[in-house]
Amino acid sequence: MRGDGSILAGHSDSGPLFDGTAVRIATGARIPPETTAVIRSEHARVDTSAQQLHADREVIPGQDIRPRGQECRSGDRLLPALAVVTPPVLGLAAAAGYDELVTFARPRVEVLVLGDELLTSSLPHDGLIRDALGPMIGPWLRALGAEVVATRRLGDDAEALHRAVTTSEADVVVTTGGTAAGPVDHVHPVLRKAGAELLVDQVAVRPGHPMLLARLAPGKYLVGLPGNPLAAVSGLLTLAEPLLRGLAGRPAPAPYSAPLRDEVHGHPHDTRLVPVVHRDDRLVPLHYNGPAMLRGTAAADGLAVVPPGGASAGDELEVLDLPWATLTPWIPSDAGRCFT
Ligand SMILES: Nc1nc2c(c(=O)[nH]1)N[C@H]1C(S)=C(S)[C@@H](COP(=O)(O)OP(=O)(O)OC[C@H]3O[C@@H](n4cnc5c(N)ncnc54)[C@H](O)[C@@H]3O)O[C@H]1N2
Ligand code: MOO
Repeated sequence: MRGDGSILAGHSDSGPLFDGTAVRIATGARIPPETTAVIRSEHARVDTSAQQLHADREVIPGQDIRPRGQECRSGDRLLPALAVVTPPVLGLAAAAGYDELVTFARPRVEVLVLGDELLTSSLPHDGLIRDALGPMIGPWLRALGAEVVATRRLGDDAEALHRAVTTSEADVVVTTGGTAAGPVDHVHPVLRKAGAELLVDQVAVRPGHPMLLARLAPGKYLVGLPGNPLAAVSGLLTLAEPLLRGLAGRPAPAPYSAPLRDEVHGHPHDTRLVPVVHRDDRLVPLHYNGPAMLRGTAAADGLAVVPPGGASAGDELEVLDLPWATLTPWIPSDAGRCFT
């Protein structure tokens, strides 16, 4: 209580309020015992000479008093186990008096970008191209809940790759490129030499069919993303995402489908992943969806799962959301023609 008799938030208990009396009180302060109601200062007049308080409107018992235990009671379960610790979860935990939370650590990931042809600045020239994956994979993995410890460019150096793979302290090593069987595709030979166990070696998905998953040691994994940029995205969504989710103890999201607005051609025997945007509850397939292209994906909010043989307008297709799906700007029907 202050010298003028006001009760402030965070100050010790005041005595009880007797019948017919009032006291000034700040928002958040504890209500004195026996209080009937709180009248907001702007809804009352104080007559100082007569030492009287006049309410300007009806006073309802209990008004503006926040009773104890409104939001939760001792022993209530506030969230299910395995909930993701989002900013409001941290706030809720603090409000409920927790000093520590038991969590799964974010998996630590190291990214190794392979390829002698890659430039890190300015325009492509003379058979050299810009590294599109180095700037993309780390932030993408972070959006999937990983802690990215480093992104390193190793060129096409088999020894450097072997050293990096066998000495990495990360839980997951993600490589880009070098998954096929070309003269400088070193991922398979290095995994053999390192004694790794191949868990997934090629998938029936385009783009991305040479993607791979290997166990380097107990609890340590390597995801080999193909070098073609959209093939790498395909591997991120279908191998890296479930692996990171499993390591972080997160449950799988429920699969969902939506109807396709336009026909999409398919691969004769493999599943295709095609960038799409949601528009008017339909999936609009985006152009520029070739294995080496990112233009469609950069405008997409998900990749649609197109079965072998293709899909017609109206078919329901499963969608793999991109982690920032809700942030992708909605493209009105008369705009975005360069993508659709
Ligand atoms: N004989 C075969 N050759 C290829 C096959 C096949 O089945 N048999 N599959 C093709 C497919 S599909 C893909 S995908 C690629 C995957 O090969 P790699 O993972 O070994 O990738 P690279 O050869 O290193 O690169 C492929 C392509 O992507 C470009 N690239 C690589 N890294 C980057 C990067 N960081 N940023 C931008 N572009 C990148 C690279 O220059 C190549 O053009 O294999 C096919 N070949
Ligand atoms: O499947 Mo490759 O993975 O077409 O780009």
